Amino acid sequence: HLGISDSRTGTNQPQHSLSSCLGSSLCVSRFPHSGRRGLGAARDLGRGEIVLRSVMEDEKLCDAVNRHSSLSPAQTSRWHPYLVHMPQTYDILAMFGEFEKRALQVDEAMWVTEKAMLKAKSEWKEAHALMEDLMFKPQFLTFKAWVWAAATISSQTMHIPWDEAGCLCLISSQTMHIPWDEAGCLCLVGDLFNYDAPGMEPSGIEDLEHFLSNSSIHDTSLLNGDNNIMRLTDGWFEEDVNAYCFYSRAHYKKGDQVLLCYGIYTNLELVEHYGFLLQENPNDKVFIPLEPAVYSSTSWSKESLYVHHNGKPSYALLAALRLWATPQNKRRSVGHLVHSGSQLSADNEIFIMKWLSKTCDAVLKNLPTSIEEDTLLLNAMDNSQDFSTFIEITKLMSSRDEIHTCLEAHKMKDAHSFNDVILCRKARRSMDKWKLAVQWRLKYKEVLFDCISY
Ligand SMILES: C[S@@+](CC[C@H](N)C(=O)[O-])C[C@H]1O[C@@H](n2cnc3c(N)ncnc32)[C@H](O)[C@@H]1O
Repeated sequence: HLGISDSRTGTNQPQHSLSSCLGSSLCVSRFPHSGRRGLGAARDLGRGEIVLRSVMEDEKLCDAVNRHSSLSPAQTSRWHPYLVHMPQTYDILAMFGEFEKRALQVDEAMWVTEKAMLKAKSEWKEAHALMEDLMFKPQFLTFKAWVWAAATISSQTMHIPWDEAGCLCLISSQTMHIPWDEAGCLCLVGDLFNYDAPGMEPSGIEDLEHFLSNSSIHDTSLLNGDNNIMRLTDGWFEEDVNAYCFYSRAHYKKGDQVLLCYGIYTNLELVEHYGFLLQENPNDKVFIPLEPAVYSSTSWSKESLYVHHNGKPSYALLAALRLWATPQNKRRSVGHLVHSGSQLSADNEIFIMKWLSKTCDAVLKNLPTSIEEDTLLLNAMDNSQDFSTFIEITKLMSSRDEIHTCLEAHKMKDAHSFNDVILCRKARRSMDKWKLAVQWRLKYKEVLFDCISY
């Protein structure tokens, strides 16, 4: 059982079955539209109920394994059965090729991808000598193996908020006795929870805007006005029971997928760290190009000047624009109004709304494809059984240049090559990342479109 239990009782050992640590509150199931493999409710669950406990040490297992030292690590490793069930591939940004990077179309997103790719390369090079010293087998020394391991850490490990200091600390995956480290902790069964964004009230989001624009994306706990901890995640390490505990974030009916909030992420950050995005992400943000004078006229941070997922300009963006549209000699006298979120005058408001609308429109017109074209392309991707059907469906579409580039980039000149099994798998993997890039850019465009409507 490796010390894992979804039982309601407080003990560390599962009560309900000798062969499984699940079945009392949770069960492994498939949810095709949100993460495929995930955890479902094995019974009706109430909000705030503990649903899983993962004890950090299992002395009994260690003692038992040590008594059979002649067995090989693959036979006895407590991790072996777990590791063989790890995802074999990930679609995180660092794994994007040049083609998928360009498919994102937006400079900011391409730049984030480039940075992720370069970071992975340089970290791999830095760790190479150590991996050789550890006598890794050649297949584990490759860049591909490194990126797989890095993606596993990025998307599967649990991060631990450190209550008292209000800052974040992380637990080591290697030993429970040394202080927290930033790799996070692989947590059996707990890492089967798929993600749900924190369901905060819109006003709550605005209150948090300023705080979050100045904090790291992994900050998952913060102090509210009464110095009580407000948690943005549903799982954390509890020292008194030496276990990572997961709590139900909502009321779930038997059979529903039980989701976990890993923190606050924009869609680009979700793709960067986890390789997926949400169709409805209340924390998504779109940054639009602003005149240098907008930044210099306010004290708001650059990161706080964005458009929300629903097309609404952020509190800080509205305030900054209102101030920027005010003659310089009048700015001082309206500062308090601007900071309290008030409109300054009808003229000022009309001016900034027109400016916003014009700017969003210009960004949309400058992108290589439109909302309609991206929608058609995604539909074709969803409705094609294989790549040759996809090429057939898209023959008359305006996206055919992009499709041609995709074929060239992956050295797959003609559709017949897709009959080859290996190429087929390669094409499918590339298609998954391409689809993610198109989904991301479409969401980005829809936010700008909604901003114009707003
Ligand atoms: C901690 S694992 C969750 C379990 C995972 N589904 C599995 O089978 O191993 C995180 C990964 O699950 C997928 N995932 C999680 N939440 C998702 C969601 N809401 N929609 C789509 N994929 C999701 C992503 O691939 C992510 O990297």
